[in-house]
Amino acid sequence: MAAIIELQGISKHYSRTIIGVDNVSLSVEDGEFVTLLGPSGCGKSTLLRMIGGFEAPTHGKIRLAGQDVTHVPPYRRDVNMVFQDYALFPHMTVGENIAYGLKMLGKGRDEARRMAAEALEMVGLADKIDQRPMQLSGGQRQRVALARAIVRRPKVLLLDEPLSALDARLRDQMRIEMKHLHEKVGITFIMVTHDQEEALTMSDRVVVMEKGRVAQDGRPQDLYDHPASPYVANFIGTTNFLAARRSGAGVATAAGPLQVEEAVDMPDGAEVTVGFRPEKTRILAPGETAANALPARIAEVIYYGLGLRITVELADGAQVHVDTLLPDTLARSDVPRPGTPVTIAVEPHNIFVFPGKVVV
Ligand SMILES: Nc1ncnc2c1ncn2[C@@H]1O[C@H](COP(=O)(O)OP(=O)(O)OP(=O)(O)O)[C@@H](O)[C@H]1O
Repeated sequence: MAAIIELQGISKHYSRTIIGVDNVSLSVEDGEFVTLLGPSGCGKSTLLRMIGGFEAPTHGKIRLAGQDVTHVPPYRRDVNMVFQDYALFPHMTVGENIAYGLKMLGKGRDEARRMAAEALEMVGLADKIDQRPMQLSGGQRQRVALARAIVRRPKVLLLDEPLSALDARLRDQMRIEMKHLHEKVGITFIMVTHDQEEALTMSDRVVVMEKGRVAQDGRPQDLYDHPASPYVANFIGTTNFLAARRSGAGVATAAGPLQVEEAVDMPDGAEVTVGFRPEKTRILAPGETAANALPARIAEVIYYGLGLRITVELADGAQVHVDTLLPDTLARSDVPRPGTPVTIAVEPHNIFVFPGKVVV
């Protein structure tokens, strides 16, 4: 596949001290769904706006389908953007909203209406063509905004937090719909979000950003299973961290030694931080033995419907979360009580090892 977008060393310096985006290089394949993910202020929106041409980079080059568009204005780029608030015209019908840009392109009235109808069909709103935005629900307005954005079949669609205005249930539904829409239209999607679940469920590839830079770039499962840094491990999913030292083939924590599978390229005694997921951590049944068993004590049990989040305290006082699905056979009396001594265990292949001591 060919790269549709190539960013080469893109930076945006707002002032000498405010750096929005810091030397980002990124290539997006034609037809890919890529998400820029990170906390507020990490530079994801600035990067998206530069791809769209709404902001000019201070350094670097942007290529679109092989052409240098770094200094080309938005309306002359084959790119369209969906904004958070949809920006629909209230006095126009849904069909007119979608056809608006087409008339500016010199399309005749009938052709514009036909194209608008086709785009509405794509988002499942064919019957709403003559209604006004006010008569639609939030989710339907979102779909109209999407239809308007794809009607011209741009090469790339940019989506800035497209689901943030919707309530939780609708957001879940729209995630799937947008993924299907992407598959149907075959346009490259680049989305910005701070919601890791949204990023993981919708995208082919996720670019995790940290302070204007790319922290890691990969397929959702690779990021989840092999986070490159504690920052990524903590931003994508949750991670328990323990301070440790490299020791033989494994590591030594204050609560006991752990075997690891990941190659640890550090000298014996070097400071490291180990990370492991709450859902990959188990509380052993009485009498059960396992690799990497550490004695602990139940500190807190939180019920969240689907399962339990159990916080345990290790011998040195470090806290570790254990997520467990609630088997329907579990009697109330089996739910562990705070203070109960237990043994937790994590399999060696589920332990990440990061160099140095990490404060998260
Ligand atoms: N027009 C501007 N002038 C000055 N600084 C700006 C401007 N726009 C963004 N910044 C700064 O650049 C950095 C990146 O901002 P950006 O909006 O890209 O982050 P973001 O990750 O999209 O955050 P959010 O999710 O809150 O929008 C921030 O430190 C921000 O304060």
